[in-house]
Amino acid sequence: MAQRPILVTGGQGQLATSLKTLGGDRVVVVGRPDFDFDRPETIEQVVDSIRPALVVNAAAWTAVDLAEQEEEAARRANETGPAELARVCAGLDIPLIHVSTDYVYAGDKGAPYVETDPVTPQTVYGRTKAEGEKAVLAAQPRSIVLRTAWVYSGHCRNFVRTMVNAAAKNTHLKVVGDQYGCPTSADDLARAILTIADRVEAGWQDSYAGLYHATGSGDTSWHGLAVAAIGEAVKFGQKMPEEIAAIRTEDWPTPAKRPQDSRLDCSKLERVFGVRLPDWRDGVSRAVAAHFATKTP
Ligand SMILES: NC(=O)C1=CN([C@@H]2O[C@H](COP(=O)(O)OP(=O)(O)OC[C@H]3O[C@@H](n4cnc5c(N)ncnc54)[C@H](OP(=O)(O)O)[C@@H]3O)[C@@H](O)[C@H]2O)C=CC1
Ligand SMILES: Cc1cn([C@H]2C[C@H](O)[C@@H](COP(=O)(O)OP(=O)(O)O[C@H]3O[C@@H](C)C(=O)[C@@H](O)[C@H]3O)O2)c(=O)[nH]c1=O
Repeated sequence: MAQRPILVTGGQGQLATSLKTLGGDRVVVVGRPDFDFDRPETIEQVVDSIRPALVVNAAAWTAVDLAEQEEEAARRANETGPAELARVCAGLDIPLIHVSTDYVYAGDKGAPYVETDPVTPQTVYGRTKAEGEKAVLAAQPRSIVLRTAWVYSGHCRNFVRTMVNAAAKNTHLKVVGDQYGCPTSADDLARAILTIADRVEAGWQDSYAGLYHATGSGDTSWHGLAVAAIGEAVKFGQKMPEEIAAIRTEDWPTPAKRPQDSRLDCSKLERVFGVRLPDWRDGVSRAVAAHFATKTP
Protein backbone atom coordinates (compact mmCIF):
# COMPACT_ATOMS: atom_id res chain seq x y z
CA MET A 1 0.00 0.00 0.00
CA ALA A 2 1.26 3.53 -0.84
CA GLN A 3 2.52 5.61 2.09
CA ARG A 4 0.02 8.23 3.24
CA PRO A 5 1.33 11.73 2.41
CA ILE A 6 2.18 14.69 4.60
CA LEU A 7 -0.41 17.38 3.93
CA VAL A 8 1.06 20.90 3.99
CA THR A 9 -1.18 23.98 4.02
CA GLY A 10 0.07 27.38 2.89
CA GLY A 11 0.03 26.98 -0.88
CA GLN A 12 2.56 29.25 -2.49
CA GLY A 13 4.02 30.43 0.83
CA GLN A 14 7.65 30.42 1.84
CA LEU A 15 7.71 27.46 4.24
CA ALA A 16 5.23 25.39 2.20
CA THR A 17 7.47 25.86 -0.85
CA SER A 18 10.54 24.66 1.07
CA LEU A 19 8.61 21.66 2.42
CA LYS A 20 7.49 20.68 -1.08
CA THR A 21 10.98 21.14 -2.56
CA LEU A 22 12.66 19.10 0.17
CA GLY A 23 9.90 16.58 0.86
CA GLY A 24 9.16 15.72 -2.79
CA ASP A 25 6.42 13.17 -3.44
CA ARG A 26 5.95 12.60 0.25
CA VAL A 27 4.40 16.07 0.51
CA VAL A 28 1.05 17.29 -0.84
CA VAL A 29 0.65 21.07 -0.66
CA VAL A 30 -2.77 22.71 -0.57
CA GLY A 31 -3.60 26.38 -0.81
CA ARG A 32 -6.22 28.90 -1.75
CA PRO A 33 -8.80 28.68 -3.23
CA ASP A 34 -9.10 24.91 -2.49
CA PHE A 35 -8.02 25.22 1.15
CA ASP A 36 -9.06 28.55 2.64
CA PHE A 37 -9.41 29.50 6.28
CA ASP A 38 -11.90 32.16 5.14
CA ARG A 39 -14.13 29.31 3.91
CA PRO A 40 -13.95 26.90 6.87
CA GLU A 41 -15.93 24.20 5.02
CA THR A 42 -12.88 23.68 2.75
CA ILE A 43 -10.78 22.53 5.73
CA GLU A 44 -12.58 19.27 6.40
CA GLN A 45 -13.21 18.65 2.68
CA VAL A 46 -9.48 18.78 1.90
CA VAL A 47 -8.20 16.82 4.92
CA ASP A 48 -10.89 14.17 4.59
CA SER A 49 -10.24 13.67 0.87
CA ILE A 50 -6.45 13.30 1.31
CA ARG A 51 -6.41 11.44 4.67
CA PRO A 52 -2.72 12.22 5.26
CA ALA A 53 -0.43 10.62 7.84
CA LEU A 54 0.29 14.09 9.24
CA VAL A 55 -0.75 17.71 8.63
CA VAL A 56 1.70 20.63 8.70
CA ASN A 57 -0.05 23.98 8.97
CA ALA A 58 2.18 26.55 7.24
CA ALA A 59 -0.71 28.83 6.25
CA ALA A 60 -1.04 32.09 8.15
CA TRP A 61 -1.68 35.81 7.92
CA THR A 62 1.92 37.09 7.98
CA ALA A 63 1.48 40.78 7.04
CA VAL A 64 2.36 42.11 10.49
CA ASP A 65 1.49 45.79 9.94
CA LEU A 66 -1.63 45.17 7.84
CA ALA A 67 -3.00 42.88 10.56
CA GLU A 68 -3.49 45.98 12.74
CA GLN A 69 -6.24 47.09 10.30
CA GLU A 70 -7.48 43.64 9.26
CA GLU A 71 -7.90 41.98 12.63
CA GLU A 72 -10.81 39.72 11.69
CA ALA A 73 -9.09 38.31 8.60
CA ALA A 74 -5.87 37.79 10.59
CA ARG A 75 -7.88 36.00 13.28
CA ARG A 76 -9.49 33.66 10.75
CA ALA A 77 -6.10 32.69 9.29
CA ASN A 78 -4.16 32.54 12.56
CA GLU A 79 -6.67 31.43 15.17
CA THR A 80 -10.14 30.21 14.20
CA GLY A 81 -8.99 28.51 10.98
CA PRO A 82 -6.15 26.58 12.68
CA ALA A 83 -8.54 25.68 15.53
CA GLU A 84 -10.95 24.14 13.02
CA LEU A 85 -8.06 22.35 11.28
CA ALA A 86 -6.99 20.91 14.65
CA ARG A 87 -10.57 19.78 15.35
CA VAL A 88 -10.73 18.02 11.98
CA CYS A 89 -7.33 16.38 12.58
CA ALA A 90 -8.45 15.18 16.02
CA GLY A 91 -11.62 13.69 14.53
CA LEU A 92 -9.62 11.76 11.94
CA ASP A 93 -6.79 10.92 14.39
CA ILE A 94 -4.16 12.76 12.35
CA PRO A 95 -1.26 14.43 14.23
CA LEU A 96 -0.74 18.14 13.49
CA ILE A 97 2.40 20.26 13.32
CA HIS A 98 1.40 23.92 13.60
CA VAL A 99 3.82 26.80 13.00
CA SER A 100 3.87 29.89 15.21
CA THR A 101 6.07 32.91 15.88
CA ASP A 102 8.47 34.75 18.20
CA TYR A 103 6.03 37.71 17.99
CA VAL A 104 3.93 36.00 20.72
CA TYR A 105 6.54 37.55 23.05
CA ALA A 106 6.93 41.24 23.91
CA GLY A 107 10.71 41.03 23.68
CA ASP A 108 11.45 42.56 27.07
CA LYS A 109 12.88 39.52 28.90
CA GLY A 110 16.50 40.43 28.21
CA ALA A 111 17.46 36.78 27.65
CA PRO A 112 16.37 34.02 25.23
CA TYR A 113 12.79 32.92 25.86
CA VAL A 114 11.98 29.35 26.90
CA GLU A 115 8.67 27.64 26.10
CA THR A 116 7.40 28.00 29.68
CA ASP A 117 7.71 31.79 29.64
CA PRO A 118 4.32 33.55 29.53
CA VAL A 119 3.29 34.92 26.14
CA THR A 120 2.78 38.68 26.00
CA PRO A 121 1.96 39.61 22.39
CA GLN A 122 1.96 43.32 21.55
CA THR A 123 0.30 43.23 18.12
CA VAL A 124 -2.72 41.81 16.33
CA TYR A 125 -0.47 39.35 14.47
CA GLY A 126 1.18 38.21 17.73
CA ARG A 127 -2.12 37.97 19.61
CA THR A 128 -3.91 35.99 16.91
CA LYS A 129 -0.92 33.62 16.60
CA ALA A 130 -0.81 33.17 20.40
CA GLU A 131 -4.55 32.41 20.50
CA GLY A 132 -4.08 30.03 17.56
CA GLU A 133 -1.42 28.04 19.43
CA LYS A 134 -3.71 27.66 22.43
CA ALA A 135 -6.71 26.67 20.33
CA VAL A 136 -4.73 24.09 18.33
CA LEU A 137 -3.30 22.43 21.45
CA ALA A 138 -6.76 22.35 23.05
CA ALA A 139 -8.53 20.87 20.00
CA GLN A 140 -5.94 18.26 19.02
CA PRO A 141 -3.82 16.84 21.86
CA ARG A 142 -1.61 15.23 19.21
CA SER A 143 -0.22 18.61 18.15
CA ILE A 144 3.31 19.95 17.98
CA VAL A 145 3.53 23.75 17.85
CA LEU A 146 6.81 25.13 16.52
CA ARG A 147 7.56 28.78 17.22
CA THR A 148 10.00 30.05 14.64
CA ALA A 149 11.27 33.54 13.76
CA TRP A 150 12.62 35.86 11.07
CA VAL A 151 12.13 33.28 8.28
CA TYR A 152 14.00 33.86 5.03
CA SER A 153 14.78 31.93 1.84
CA GLY A 154 15.75 32.42 -1.79
CA HIS A 155 12.09 32.35 -2.79
CA CYS A 156 8.93 34.32 -1.92
CA ARG A 157 8.83 37.60 -0.04
CA ASN A 158 11.13 37.88 2.95
CA PHE A 159 13.50 40.32 4.66
CA VAL A 160 16.71 38.87 3.13
CA ARG A 161 15.41 39.23 -0.42
CA THR A 162 13.98 42.68 0.37
CA MET A 163 17.41 43.83 1.55
CA VAL A 164 19.27 42.33 -1.43
CA ASN A 165 16.81 44.00 -3.82
CA ALA A 166 17.01 47.31 -1.91
CA ALA A 167 20.82 47.24 -2.06
CA ALA A 168 20.66 46.77 -5.84
CA LYS A 169 18.70 50.01 -6.18
CA ASN A 170 20.01 52.28 -3.40
CA THR A 171 23.39 53.59 -2.28
CA HIS A 172 22.23 54.33 1.28
CA LEU A 173 20.15 51.94 3.39
CA LYS A 174 18.81 52.32 6.91
CA VAL A 175 18.03 49.25 8.99
CA VAL A 176 16.95 48.89 12.60
CA GLY A 177 19.93 47.80 14.69
CA ASP A 178 18.36 47.56 18.15
CA GLN A 179 15.90 44.69 17.63
CA TYR A 180 17.39 41.24 18.14
CA GLY A 181 16.24 37.78 17.13
CA CYS A 182 17.15 34.46 15.55
CA PRO A 183 16.92 34.39 11.74
CA THR A 184 15.70 31.08 10.39
CA SER A 185 16.19 29.55 6.97
CA ALA A 186 12.88 28.23 5.60
CA ASP A 187 14.79 25.28 4.12
CA ASP A 188 16.43 24.44 7.47
CA LEU A 189 13.06 24.68 9.21
CA ALA A 190 11.50 22.45 6.55
CA ARG A 191 14.25 19.84 7.09
CA ALA A 192 13.61 19.97 10.83
CA ILE A 193 9.87 19.49 10.26
CA LEU A 194 10.50 16.51 7.96
CA THR A 195 12.72 14.92 10.63
CA ILE A 196 10.00 15.43 13.24
CA ALA A 197 7.50 13.99 10.74
CA ASP A 198 9.65 10.82 10.52
CA ARG A 199 9.49 10.43 14.27
CA VAL A 200 5.75 11.04 14.41
CA GLU A 201 5.07 8.62 11.58
CA ALA A 202 7.16 5.97 13.33
CA GLY A 203 4.60 6.15 16.15
CA TRP A 204 3.08 9.02 18.09
CA GLN A 205 4.27 9.44 21.68
CA ASP A 206 2.38 11.70 24.06
CA SER A 207 5.68 13.25 25.16
CA TYR A 208 5.91 14.87 21.67
CA ALA A 209 2.86 17.07 22.23
CA GLY A 210 3.26 20.75 23.02
CA LEU A 211 5.26 23.87 22.30
CA TYR A 212 8.79 24.08 20.88
CA HIS A 213 11.07 26.89 19.82
CA ALA A 214 12.59 26.21 16.40
CA THR A 215 14.88 28.91 15.00
CA GLY A 216 18.25 29.07 13.31
CA SER A 217 21.23 28.90 15.69
CA GLY A 218 22.83 32.16 16.76
CA ASP A 219 21.26 35.60 16.83
CA THR A 220 21.64 39.08 15.40
CA SER A 221 19.78 42.34 14.75
CA TRP A 222 17.80 43.16 11.61
CA HIS A 223 20.79 45.33 10.67
CA GLY A 224 23.15 42.37 11.17
CA LEU A 225 20.93 40.20 8.97
CA ALA A 226 20.81 42.89 6.26
CA VAL A 227 24.60 43.32 6.28
CA ALA A 228 25.12 39.55 6.03
CA ALA A 229 22.63 39.21 3.15
CA ILE A 230 24.06 42.13 1.19
CA GLY A 231 27.61 40.83 1.80
CA GLU A 232 26.57 37.54 0.18
CA ALA A 233 24.98 39.40 -2.74
CA VAL A 234 28.29 41.16 -3.43
CA LYS A 235 29.79 37.69 -4.15
CA PHE A 236 27.31 37.49 -7.05
CA GLY A 237 28.50 40.77 -8.56
CA GLN A 238 26.09 43.14 -6.84
CA LYS A 239 27.58 46.49 -5.75
CA MET A 240 28.07 47.14 -2.03
CA PRO A 241 25.97 50.20 -1.02
CA GLU A 242 27.96 53.18 0.25
CA GLU A 243 26.22 52.96 3.60
CA ILE A 244 24.08 50.46 5.52
CA ALA A 245 23.24 52.54 8.59
CA ALA A 246 22.13 50.92 11.84
CA ILE A 247 19.19 53.00 13.07
CA ARG A 248 17.05 52.94 16.22
CA THR A 249 13.53 51.52 16.40
CA GLU A 250 12.06 55.02 16.78
CA ASP A 251 13.68 56.05 13.50
CA TRP A 252 11.69 53.38 11.57
CA PRO A 253 8.12 53.79 12.84
CA THR A 254 5.72 50.93 12.06
CA PRO A 255 2.00 50.43 12.84
CA ALA A 256 2.82 47.18 14.72
CA LYS A 257 5.50 47.31 17.42
CA ARG A 258 8.19 44.64 16.89
CA PRO A 259 9.71 42.81 19.89
CA GLN A 260 13.02 44.36 20.95
CA ASP A 261 14.65 41.03 21.80
CA SER A 262 12.81 37.88 20.75
CA ARG A 263 15.71 35.43 20.86
CA LEU A 264 14.39 31.90 21.45
CA ASP A 265 16.11 29.10 23.36
CA CYS A 266 15.69 25.98 21.20
CA SER A 267 17.18 23.37 23.55
CA LYS A 268 13.84 21.57 24.07
CA LEU A 269 13.64 20.76 20.35
CA GLU A 270 17.13 19.25 20.52
CA ARG A 271 16.33 17.32 23.71
CA VAL A 272 13.08 15.77 22.46
CA PHE A 273 13.72 15.34 18.72
CA GLY A 274 17.52 15.60 18.42
CA VAL A 275 17.03 18.51 16.02
CA ARG A 276 19.22 21.63 16.01
CA LEU A 277 18.94 24.07 13.12
CA PRO A 278 22.20 25.31 11.52
CA ASP A 279 23.67 28.76 12.15
CA TRP A 280 21.59 31.51 10.53
CA ARG A 281 24.62 32.75 8.54
CA ASP A 282 24.90 29.42 6.64
CA GLY A 283 21.28 29.71 5.61
CA VAL A 284 21.74 33.30 4.44
CA SER A 285 24.53 32.35 2.07
CA ARG A 286 22.43 29.48 0.66
CA ALA A 287 19.34 31.68 0.35
CA VAL A 288 21.17 34.48 -1.44
CA ALA A 289 22.75 31.95 -3.83
CA ALA A 290 19.28 30.53 -4.55
CA HIS A 291 17.91 34.06 -5.04
CA PHE A 292 20.50 34.74 -7.76
CA ALA A 293 20.12 31.26 -9.29
CA THR A 294 16.38 31.70 -9.84
CA LYS A 295 16.52 35.43 -10.65
CA THR A 296 12.84 35.90 -9.80
CA PRO A 297 11.99 39.48 -8.76
N1 LIG B 1 7.78 34.71 7.50
C1 LIG B 1 8.32 34.83 8.72
O1 LIG B 1 9.27 35.62 8.93
C2 LIG B 1 7.80 34.02 9.86
C3 LIG B 1 6.76 33.15 9.72
N2 LIG B 1 6.30 32.45 10.83
C4 LIG B 1 5.19 31.52 10.67
O2 LIG B 1 5.62 30.50 9.79
C5 LIG B 1 4.51 30.03 9.02
C6 LIG B 1 4.88 30.06 7.55
O3 LIG B 1 5.17 31.39 7.18
P1 LIG B 1 5.67 31.78 5.71
O4 LIG B 1 5.72 30.58 4.85
O5 LIG B 1 6.88 32.62 5.87
O6 LIG B 1 4.47 32.74 5.28
P2 LIG B 1 3.98 33.18 3.83
O7 LIG B 1 3.30 34.49 4.03
O8 LIG B 1 5.09 33.08 2.85
O9 LIG B 1 2.91 32.08 3.45
C7 LIG B 1 1.70 31.98 4.15
C8 LIG B 1 0.70 31.26 3.28
O10 LIG B 1 -0.53 31.24 4.00
C9 LIG B 1 -1.55 31.39 3.06
N3 LIG B 1 -2.74 31.99 3.67
C10 LIG B 1 -2.87 33.25 4.15
N4 LIG B 1 -4.14 33.44 4.58
C11 LIG B 1 -4.79 32.27 4.35
C12 LIG B 1 -6.13 31.85 4.55
N5 LIG B 1 -7.07 32.67 5.06
N6 LIG B 1 -6.47 30.59 4.21
C13 LIG B 1 -5.55 29.75 3.68
N7 LIG B 1 -4.27 30.11 3.43
C14 LIG B 1 -3.91 31.35 3.78
C15 LIG B 1 -1.02 32.31 1.98
O11 LIG B 1 -1.71 31.97 0.82
P3 LIG B 1 -1.70 32.83 -0.54
O12 LIG B 1 -0.43 32.40 -1.20
O13 LIG B 1 -2.94 32.37 -1.21
O14 LIG B 1 -1.71 34.27 -0.11
C16 LIG B 1 0.46 31.94 1.94
O15 LIG B 1 0.70 31.03 0.91
C17 LIG B 1 3.33 30.89 9.46
O16 LIG B 1 2.63 30.22 10.47
C18 LIG B 1 3.96 32.13 10.05
O17 LIG B 1 3.13 32.75 11.03
C19 LIG B 1 6.85 32.57 12.06
C20 LIG B 1 7.91 33.42 12.24
C21 LIG B 1 8.49 34.18 11.16
C1 LIG C 1 12.30 46.79 5.05
C2 LIG C 1 12.98 47.39 6.26
C3 LIG C 1 12.59 47.05 7.54
N1 LIG C 1 13.20 47.59 8.61
C4 LIG C 1 12.80 47.16 9.97
C5 LIG C 1 11.35 47.23 10.31
C6 LIG C 1 11.23 46.17 11.38
O1 LIG C 1 11.60 46.71 12.63
C7 LIG C 1 12.25 45.12 10.98
C8 LIG C 1 11.67 43.91 10.26
O2 LIG C 1 11.01 44.33 9.15
P1 LIG C 1 9.88 43.52 8.36
O3 LIG C 1 8.64 44.30 8.44
O4 LIG C 1 10.44 43.24 7.01
O5 LIG C 1 9.74 42.15 9.11
P2 LIG C 1 8.48 41.57 9.89
O6 LIG C 1 7.32 41.51 8.98
O7 LIG C 1 8.31 42.25 11.19
O8 LIG C 1 9.03 40.10 10.14
C9 LIG C 1 8.29 39.26 10.98
O9 LIG C 1 7.37 38.54 10.19
C10 LIG C 1 6.49 37.75 10.95
C11 LIG C 1 5.59 37.00 9.97
C12 LIG C 1 7.13 36.95 12.00
O10 LIG C 1 6.54 35.99 12.49
C13 LIG C 1 8.40 37.45 12.62
O11 LIG C 1 9.21 36.40 13.14
C14 LIG C 1 9.21 38.31 11.70
O12 LIG C 1 9.94 37.57 10.75
O13 LIG C 1 13.19 45.80 10.13
C15 LIG C 1 14.23 48.53 8.47
O14 LIG C 1 14.78 49.03 9.48
N2 LIG C 1 14.63 48.88 7.20
C16 LIG C 1 14.05 48.36 6.08
O15 LIG C 1 14.42 48.74 4.95
